[in-house]
Amino acid sequence: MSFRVAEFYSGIGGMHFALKGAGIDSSVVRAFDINTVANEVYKHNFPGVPVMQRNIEALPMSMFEALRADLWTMSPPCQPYTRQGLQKGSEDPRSKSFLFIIDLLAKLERKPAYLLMENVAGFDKSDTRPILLRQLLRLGYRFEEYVLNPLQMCIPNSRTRYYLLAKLDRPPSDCVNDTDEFPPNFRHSVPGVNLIQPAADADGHVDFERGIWHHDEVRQVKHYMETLSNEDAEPYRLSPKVLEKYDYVMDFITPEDRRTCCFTKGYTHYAEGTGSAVQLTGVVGKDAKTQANTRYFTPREVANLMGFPAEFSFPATTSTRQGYRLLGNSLSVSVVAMLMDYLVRRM
Ligand SMILES: C[S@@+](CC[C@H](N)C(=O)[O-])C[C@H]1O[C@@H](n2cnc3c(N)ncnc32)[C@H](O)[C@@H]1O
Repeated sequence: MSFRVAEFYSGIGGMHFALKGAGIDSSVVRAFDINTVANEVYKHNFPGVPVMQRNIEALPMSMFEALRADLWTMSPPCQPYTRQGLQKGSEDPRSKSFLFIIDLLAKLERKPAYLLMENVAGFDKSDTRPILLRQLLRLGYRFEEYVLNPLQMCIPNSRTRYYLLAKLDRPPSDCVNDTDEFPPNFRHSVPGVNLIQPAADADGHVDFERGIWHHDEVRQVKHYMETLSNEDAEPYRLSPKVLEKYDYVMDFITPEDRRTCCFTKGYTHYAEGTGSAVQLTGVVGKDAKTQANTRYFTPREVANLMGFPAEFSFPATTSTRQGYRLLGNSLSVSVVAMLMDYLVRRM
């Protein structure tokens, strides 16, 4: 059976690449995003897919009905839920379109059989989560929630994210109350998939960000890197000023290391917490870093670490800065492909 897929908040098509990666016989019938630059990248990679550049909450009901999609993929804006942010959740105007989608699901005559949603890990504590889960139960969806990190698949990149998988295969429930709470119930492993976990701390708590990893199971970063000539590497080198000023807040790794920090949309623009830089030769340490041997990862390398396939590319009109921003907003294609396979074939 060929799946009809609607890709909401499509960005540069991380969900679409994951579908392909999972080998699911499918066609994306429509992609939705308001960002013009992202849409250009999407169309460049998937010229056959109609991309709708509109605010999702302004679209008429008839349009959603006409999709007749079996699977809806969604990675709504994460700013309302990020731990570093104000965490205004459903009060944040940027959560409006997702609340709109949650609401309209009930009105659809032909509901999607499958849903896959991705967000920052902070979503698990947001007030949007119970609204979503109550609606799913009312409509007859069975769901599973995951908090996963690509390191668990031995990919040397940290990106802890919340994932919701839902399947329409149970009777709708009319005994769900607006006040029903959902205690945390997240899984860190997927049935039938061999995922590694960081060692638990003394209290038995597993922490992906600070946890202890069995390092030799994770691949080395060098397998994800390009070989650049001196000239090609030049635009990516850290300036002496940045090296001097931000040395203590930046994360430096070597190609032999087995982790990189999560790449965010501010990578190369803000020093702290936006992603790792790589020191190519020599000893790691403050004085060992020189402009000649320290550089940022290229957008291609960031894409590799996030699981984008070799055929992914940016159009010539996308600047390097825009490329980093778009990748930082995107997702781990490797993790989502694994989840799609599970959702569609086994859940
Ligand atoms: C977290 S990113 C998703 C990125 C995507 N998964 C990818 O692989 O690139 C959220 C996306 O939602 C889009 N967006 C935010 N609010 C929207 C709205 N109301 N209507 C349509 N798109 C919206 C943003 O432009 C952004 O590209």
